[in-house]
Amino acid sequence: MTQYSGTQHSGAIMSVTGVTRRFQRGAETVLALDNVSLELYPGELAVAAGPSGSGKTTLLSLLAGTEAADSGQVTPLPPLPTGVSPGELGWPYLAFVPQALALLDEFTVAENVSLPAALNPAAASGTPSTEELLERLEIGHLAGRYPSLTSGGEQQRTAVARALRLRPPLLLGDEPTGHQDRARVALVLSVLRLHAYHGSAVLISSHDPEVISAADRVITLADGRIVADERAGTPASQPAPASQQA
Ligand SMILES: Nc1ncnc2c1ncn2[C@@H]1O[C@H](COP(=O)(O)OP(=O)(O)OP(=O)(O)O)[C@@H](O)[C@H]1O
Repeated sequence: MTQYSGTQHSGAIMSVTGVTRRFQRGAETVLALDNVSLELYPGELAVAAGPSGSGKTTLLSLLAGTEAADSGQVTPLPPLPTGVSPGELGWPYLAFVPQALALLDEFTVAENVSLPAALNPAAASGTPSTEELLERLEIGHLAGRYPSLTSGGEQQRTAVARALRLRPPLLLGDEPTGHQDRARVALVLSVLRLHAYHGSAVLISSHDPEVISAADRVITLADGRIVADERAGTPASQPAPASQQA
């Protein structure tokens, strides 16, 4: 990998500038993110790595707009709508797989995956069908089941399928392979890689060496700071080997 000076490149889809996020724990102030800057690019499968507590979830939550920064900016750039905050973008533009998954238990697996399309019918044309995504993620047989009656790994793949439903230009995932067995880690990675290959920016967090080694770019955090931002030699625009594609 080579050192990646991401902030120098044009064509970014999301820009993070000098972002700091503190949490108060009693008398103690925890600096979860400390003056972090980076840019995300279409066509790139990036992984946020780093030890537990290094700030990965906080970074993803700020990018997804589910948390606000104390200072600094998170700025959507074209083809995302501009002049809005990340939290206003919605499924057609930004899909997030949070660690808690946020599946709706009163809806079936298929209904959960269809939700972004049901809420944004105009954005659904030309996007993969719910059935196709369920098959690709090997949960087609669970379409009519409620998420609470499926395994943790199956629920996680449901949340990944939901995130892909409108083929968003930006997909974020907080350890989206964390509940998968080895074969399904490779499956989820191949699906995310294909999504990046089609031109989207993908950023996921992971501790898993297999996930980290499959990334186009590895952003390593420690104590709320980016300590390395490296790109693999292989351009993100090259497709994954056919054997890895779903
Ligand atoms: N709501 C909160 N209140 C207090 N401290 C928090 C809160 N959320 C995160 N932190 C602290 O901020 C720091 C960064 O946490 P974060 O969850 O972003 O790390 P992480 O790298 O995602 O960890 P993990 O790999 O264990 O999920 C940690 O010290 C954590 O304890």
